[in-house]
Amino acid sequence: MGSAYLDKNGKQASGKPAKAVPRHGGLQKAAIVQTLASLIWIPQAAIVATAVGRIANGGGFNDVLWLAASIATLGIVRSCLEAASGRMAFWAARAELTARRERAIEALSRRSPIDSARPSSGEAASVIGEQAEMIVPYLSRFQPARFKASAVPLAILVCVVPISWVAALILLFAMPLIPVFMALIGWRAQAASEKQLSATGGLNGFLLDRLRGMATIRSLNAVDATATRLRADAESLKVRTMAVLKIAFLSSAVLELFAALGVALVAVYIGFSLLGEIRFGAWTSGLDLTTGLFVLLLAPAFFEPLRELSAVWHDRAAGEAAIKAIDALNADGLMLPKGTHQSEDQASAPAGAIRMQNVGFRYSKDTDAVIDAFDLNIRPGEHVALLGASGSGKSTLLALIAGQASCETGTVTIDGQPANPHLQSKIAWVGQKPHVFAGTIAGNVLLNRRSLARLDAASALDLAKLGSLARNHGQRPLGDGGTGLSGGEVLRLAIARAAVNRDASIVLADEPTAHLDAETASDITESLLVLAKGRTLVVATHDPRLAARMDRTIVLDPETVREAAE
Ligand SMILES: Nc1ncnc2c1ncn2[C@@H]1O[C@H](COP(=O)(O)OP(=O)(O)OP(=O)(O)O)[C@@H](O)[C@H]1O
Repeated sequence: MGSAYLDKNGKQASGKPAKAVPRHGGLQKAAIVQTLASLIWIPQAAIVATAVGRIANGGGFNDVLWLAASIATLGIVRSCLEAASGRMAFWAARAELTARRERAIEALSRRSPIDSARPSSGEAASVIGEQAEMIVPYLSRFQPARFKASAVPLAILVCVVPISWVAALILLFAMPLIPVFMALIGWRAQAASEKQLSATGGLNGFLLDRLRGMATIRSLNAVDATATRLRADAESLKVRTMAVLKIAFLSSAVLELFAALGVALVAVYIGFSLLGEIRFGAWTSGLDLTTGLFVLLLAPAFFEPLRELSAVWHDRAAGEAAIKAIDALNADGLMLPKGTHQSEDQASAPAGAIRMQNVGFRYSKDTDAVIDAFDLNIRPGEHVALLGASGSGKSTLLALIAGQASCETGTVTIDGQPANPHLQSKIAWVGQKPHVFAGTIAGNVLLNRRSLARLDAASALDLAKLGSLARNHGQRPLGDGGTGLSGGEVLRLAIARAAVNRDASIVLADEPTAHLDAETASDITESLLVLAKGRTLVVATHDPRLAARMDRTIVLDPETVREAAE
């Protein structure tokens, strides 16, 4: 079995670069349609200029009627294309967002639950649920706007050059200034957005973590310190958000200034040309009203795509930072072992056999091996205690048997099949710190597993000697984190959760009697033995009385572990 780790810098060990900007077919089509819609203004402007020219030359209503009709028709076509392209871009962007969310969730679900380098739940939830939404305006507005900004001004320039080289030159000089300033501002904007997103994620992670640990914070009188830190984090988020907004306003102001200057210069040139004050710049003898008006109408349209780009400029910074943040969740770490469901021939193998051969495991490349060259053979139905000093690797061994992580060397097999998360139905787990969700006791046993009925919960609760308490409690909900249950009752709940899985042939229990008084510990031991009747039981414990009730005890000690296991 192989295992995967983060490299030294916490980057993906596989070295795959994160794909920053997606190439989505729908987005490209939307960008092309939006560009076509904008280009329709060129014939519209030509027709408007022709109509005005004719009226100025004494033309009547009939002379411009069909021109007006064509302007209106082109306007309708343009609106339809704009609406269609907006919809296309939006749905393509949402599809891309969904794909990225799925990839991130899939990658997170492949991370081992015992991987301490996993992103904090609050941060991952904030990135996937909230920050990732920034990808939609970025892809649906910024990407098409960028394509339009690179195509439409060039097309307009091509139309203006044959009429007036001076007007074309003014536009040509004004244009590059805008992207240059935008790029300069953009660098700062992206850095500011990344800082703002990381502050949001950090604050969410901190909040979730501290809400979970509220009881501890109160009991250690650390409420004020936590509130101070929360206030400082919120203040820093405010400062960073204001920095992003400042840059967004600055970029719009810069663009408006250059666009206004460009249009004003063209207008001044055309005005003086029509007055006869300027006699250069046009290829022919001079500009007339029709050609002059045509160029004048095109000048604002030349800057329009750039102005649109500016309006969505901060979407780019926020969108790219969000893409980076969501792609960072795809990083490799300590991964769950790959594996398949139980195969046909393995189904006939004896149920509950565990075999570990030459197993080696470490939590990360940079740490020492927690388990080294470890061998263990547990027969179906055997009850085994893992005894050993704190930190000797008992919980780690249970996690490897449960398929929660891959071992570095050697193999772990369950009924002849490599241990992996797909074999979970075979394994009932009684954890050291069972999480109790807000809800009823029965709901906490069933955990919305559709295959289980309320009757299953009732009999599992009876087996765990929690039946009468559950009946008295009725539909009254337990508090988040198990408020309303004693430590011993929480463990009984964990036993009931394990008992409800009738297919389990293996029960793994991690220190089920820790921190309990002798009487409760003895009760829990009895319930555990009832649960494990006819099943393989592996229990990690420091409790010699619990160990004495097992068929075999394995002492995890670096010197003796191999002999003990044999
Ligand atoms: N998620 C983790 N990430 C990194 N190191 C870990 C992780 N969990 C445990 N360790 C380290 O691995 C070693 C073995 O830990 P483990 O929890 O398996 O020991 P244990 O025998 O079950 O201890 P205890 O009896 O105190 O529960 C310890 O040195 C511990 O610090």
